[in-house]
Amino acid sequence: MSTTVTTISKDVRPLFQPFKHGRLDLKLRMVYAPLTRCRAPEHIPLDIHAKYYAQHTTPGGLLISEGTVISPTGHGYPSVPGIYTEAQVEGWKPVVKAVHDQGATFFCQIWHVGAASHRCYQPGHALPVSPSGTTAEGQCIDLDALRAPEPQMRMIDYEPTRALETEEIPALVEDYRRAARNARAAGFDGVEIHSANGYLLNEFLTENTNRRTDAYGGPIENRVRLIVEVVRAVSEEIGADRVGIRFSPFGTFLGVHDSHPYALYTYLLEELNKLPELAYVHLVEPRVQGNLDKEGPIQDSIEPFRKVWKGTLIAAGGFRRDTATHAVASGHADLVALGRLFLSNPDLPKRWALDAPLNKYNRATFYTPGLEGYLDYPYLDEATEKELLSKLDGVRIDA
Ligand SMILES: Cc1cc2nc3c(=O)[nH]c(=O)nc-3n(C[C@H](O)[C@H](O)[C@H](O)COP(=O)(O)O)c2cc1C
Repeated sequence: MSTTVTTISKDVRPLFQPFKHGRLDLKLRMVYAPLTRCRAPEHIPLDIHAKYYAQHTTPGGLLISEGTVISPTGHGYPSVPGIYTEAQVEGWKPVVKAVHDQGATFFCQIWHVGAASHRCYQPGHALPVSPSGTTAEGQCIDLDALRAPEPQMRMIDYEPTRALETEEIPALVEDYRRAARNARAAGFDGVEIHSANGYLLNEFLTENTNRRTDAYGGPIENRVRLIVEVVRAVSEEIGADRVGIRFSPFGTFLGVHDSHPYALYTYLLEELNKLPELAYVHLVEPRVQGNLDKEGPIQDSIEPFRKVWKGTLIAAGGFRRDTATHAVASGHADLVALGRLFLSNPDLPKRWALDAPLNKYNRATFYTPGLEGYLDYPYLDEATEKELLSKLDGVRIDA
């Protein structure tokens, strides 16, 4: 069984055009999106992680790892891997090797959850940290209950957090730098700084979660300061062409909100344009903000940012076979990241190439321990593949 794509239907040709810019040298435009799967009970990747990422690798593709925590205070979900200890670096090595052995590029998404945490996840049961001590919207899993002698799965409200002191910021930047250094030591080709979806760096950007009165809060120029400092530090450490960053300009997940997203992200991207060129900027489309299942009218667009940002752009969120193809063909984005459909179809590029039917994803097993919904989504069966190939008015491409 292989995920190599050799023949493609003409209607998805743009998705299989090579992409070469900076260090990225890809054979297809479909990216494996960062997807938290909560299968690392000790925060260290296991054999199953190597199998999982290997399954989802298409030769010549780009994969972004699940959110990988940069420091002990960065946790807010059970069983999420980290990249701040030697054991974690060792744990990632065979996972990265499994992807590289198939000729793909692998970036590690580096993550601090900020206010999306609870004392039960924190060292010494201290309060979680955030820019202004705000409380994230929603609930998290009660880790103490889950780890009790008689484990229970229980949800608890997020709680007020502790505002980071100005003096603590340099150490936070160093945590990102160390995570990047560790990611390279584990073999990753680069890192994606997670500055999206309501977590710590996103909280610094948005006005309702950043009410600081120091140099890191207030006007836009101050709210972007930390992000630029992190980008600089990480770029210095591993090279800017190995650094990507993810934003969700219209995101409301966890209760973040900004009333001037166009002004905020235009300014931020212009600042990033001034630095040594990054590997990419990754933007989440407005249609998937907040609740992933909620569909509604969308007035906003990431289109204006395409014109501002001078480098490689990845777009993510709600893409289907036709819309992903159109996004690349029209120049809306250079690359398209796919989440849920790729999660449940490890050979999604081949399936789209052949216009094959897809497996449905099972939301119930997105974040549960165990192999169900993790390693058991089937590849396209050979008989169907042969049948589709015989009917296909396609083009052969270099394998
Ligand atoms: C199970 C699951 C886990 C996710 N984990 C992450 C994550 O760790 N980091 C991140 O930036 N986004 C994460 N996301 C968001 C996805 O990367 C993606 O933006 C989202 O699923 C929308 O794309 P899609 O419509 O192709 O699924 C997650 C989404 C899902 C469904």
